[in-house]
Amino acid sequence: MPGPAFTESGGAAEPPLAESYVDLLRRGGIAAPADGRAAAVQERELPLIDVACLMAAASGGGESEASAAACADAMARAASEWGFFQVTGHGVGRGLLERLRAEQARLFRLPFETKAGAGLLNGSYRWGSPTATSLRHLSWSEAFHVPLASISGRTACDFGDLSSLRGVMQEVAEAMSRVAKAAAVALAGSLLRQEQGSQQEAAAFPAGCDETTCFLRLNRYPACPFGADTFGLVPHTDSDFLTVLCQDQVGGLQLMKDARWVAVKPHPDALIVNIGDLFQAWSNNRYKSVEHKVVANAKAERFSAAYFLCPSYDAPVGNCGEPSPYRSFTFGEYRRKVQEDVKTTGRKIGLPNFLKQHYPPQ
Ligand SMILES: O=C(O)CCC(=O)C(=O)O
Ligand SMILES: [Fe+2]
Repeated sequence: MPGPAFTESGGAAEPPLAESYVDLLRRGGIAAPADGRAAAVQERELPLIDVACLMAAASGGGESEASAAACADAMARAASEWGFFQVTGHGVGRGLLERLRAEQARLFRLPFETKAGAGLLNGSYRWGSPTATSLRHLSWSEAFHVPLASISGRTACDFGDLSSLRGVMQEVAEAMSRVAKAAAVALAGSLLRQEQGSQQEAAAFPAGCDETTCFLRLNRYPACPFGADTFGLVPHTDSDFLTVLCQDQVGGLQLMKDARWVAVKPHPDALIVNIGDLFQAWSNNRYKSVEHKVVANAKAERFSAAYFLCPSYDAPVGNCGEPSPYRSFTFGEYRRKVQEDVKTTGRKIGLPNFLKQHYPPQ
């Protein structure tokens, strides 16, 4: 039997974000989220690190240990000071990322009903913010959040007419996974070198990351005709170990640095790496899982793709050495708690829930 035909014709592609906006505006009564409206946001370049030597070492190349350690230490500095950095020499081909961009654009041009209702990519589609009760919670975007197991392997979903998308997603996931793992191993190694008496090995770190736990997320941020304060993606931290992000040149990503929002200047050849909550916990807060958001753009649509490196659901996340401020917990437990908090309080609490000395957040 032929696979499902996900055709581009017939039906509008845009999700009803404007309806959501107007509805929330009516309910909330104010025009814009009160988030940094007055503060001018500075645009900055993230620390830029050439990871070619690490990528060569990860594939058995003969780079010197000293240059790999220097690169790891530069990442470690950026991970503590920024929680974010950019990498070049990552080995994810420009041609591959251009193909991803083209396939991503084609995917999001499918009729809204097809994206939302046909079980496309395992029903992993999200648009807007289903739980939003005010404009501050609305994300002016749509996304597919796809478990790697749905892209390839025995439990893969039926891509129907989208087989070229599947091929590209598979290649991108493999290439980004190499970058994510090399960065995680290097960052762990850098900390363990400083830990007195640690017997832990960084080489197989973090344990249990595979296609059953990791995700590839394809994001699209349509141009937004409303206020410049509209979020493309609401402020959040990532609930994973580490994220590798590829964005186009439109810009809009902002992160918290020294209690201010900083706009990230896009770099044509770099991927962005950011620390997730679990790595912050593992590193005893030395590496920072920093709050970030996307601001909507009035004129241009924007695309990005993120690879989420996540460990086994059942094994303890662990730490680089005692004393740790966190009690022992698994990724499965963490995810369940995040989902529960979002459902009951409307927002993620995250790591503070797992502090040994638990202070309820304000
Ligand atoms: O699109 C971006 O630049 C950021 C995406 C992001 O933060 C996420 O998907 O978690
Ligand atoms: Fe994120």
